[in-house]
Amino acid sequence: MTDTTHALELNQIRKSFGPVDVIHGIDLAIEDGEFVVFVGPSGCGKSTLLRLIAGLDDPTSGDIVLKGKRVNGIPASERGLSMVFQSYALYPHMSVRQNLSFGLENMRMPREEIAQRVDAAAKMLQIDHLLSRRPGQLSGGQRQRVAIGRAIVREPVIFLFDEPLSNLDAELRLQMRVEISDLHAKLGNTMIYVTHDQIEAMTMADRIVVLRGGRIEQVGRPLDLYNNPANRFVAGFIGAPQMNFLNATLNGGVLTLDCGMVRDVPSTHTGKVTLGIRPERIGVSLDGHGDEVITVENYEQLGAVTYIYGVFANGERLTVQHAHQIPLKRGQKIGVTFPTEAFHLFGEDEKTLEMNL
Ligand SMILES: Nc1ncnc2c1ncn2[C@@H]1O[C@H](COP(=O)(O)OP(=O)(O)OP(=O)(O)O)[C@@H](O)[C@H]1O
Repeated sequence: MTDTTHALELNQIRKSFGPVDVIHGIDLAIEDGEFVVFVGPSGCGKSTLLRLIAGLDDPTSGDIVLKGKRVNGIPASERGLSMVFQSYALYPHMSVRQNLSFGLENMRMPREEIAQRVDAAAKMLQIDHLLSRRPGQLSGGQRQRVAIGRAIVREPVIFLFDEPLSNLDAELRLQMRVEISDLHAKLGNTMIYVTHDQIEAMTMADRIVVLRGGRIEQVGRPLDLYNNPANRFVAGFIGAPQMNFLNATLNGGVLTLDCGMVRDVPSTHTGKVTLGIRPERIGVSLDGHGDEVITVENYEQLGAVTYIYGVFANGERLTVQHAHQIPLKRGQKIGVTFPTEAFHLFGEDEKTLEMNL
């Protein structure tokens, strides 16, 4: 029986375009009021999945269930969802007010209610002073606010966002990220947000769905994915700079890295493995002491943090994130320390190997 407490359920969703299978059987339940982010590399099927939920496209098989009701075949306009696109999709010849009102007028809503909803949304998004302008007279961030306003006035049960911030510059993206999070806190609606930007995923999501090649790799809260990635793909995708991956062999609880370091680890696994360690977990010693030595190839001093790009004697590379300003020179040899409790181990199948740390 269907559990009606879910805002949305995807049951064994598959999608093919002609002979090409794009979505390979996705199961997912989203709860009322959740902010869920679909993240993954280009072409992994994020937008396709969102379009299936919106009703802009039909799944090849599987069920889409909204609030306990199967909605396959029900047109987008009758699903009670609002979608915000990367391209804004505003009408250039209409004023902001008309852009916000248009959809509601088509629903034959009374004028007073339309004006009320438009004014409330404009105020919430701080575009109330722009209502008589046309989209061409707005900045990118203001246009995106109008696009979001158009979604708000419909009072949807679920908001769908398809990479809404990718056309904005870095500073504005950060500001809008915070605004969308605030909006979610204020409205409390279920929101599904597609992005390829793992920072947006980490900062906005209650739960992140990591997709690759039309399959779900892992679903979880941002820090759970960060701290306990299920496999090497998720470990590499979540976190910037990326987790370091080093080749190693594990035998009888002894981990021997190709770069030379040997360490006891609490694992009974045997065979070739990959050691994962996040850049910020690696210690640095300028006098060359530590578990191993790297040669500094490059570095970036950002003030609050220093990134060091080094190479081991065997040619494997290492990125270190250091929380202090330190004097560095290219070609310099520095010591690096790897705390065992920061280790992630991945087997040849790329799955995380459990350790009793
Ligand atoms: N109408 C279509 N016909 C054929 N193939 C399609 C169609 N729409 C999408 N695809 C293919 O499906 C795959 C998933 O596309 P989708 O747009 O969902 O990816 P995405 O994860 O959103 O990528 P991006 O981050 O680049 O937008 C891609 O390989 C794409 O080429």
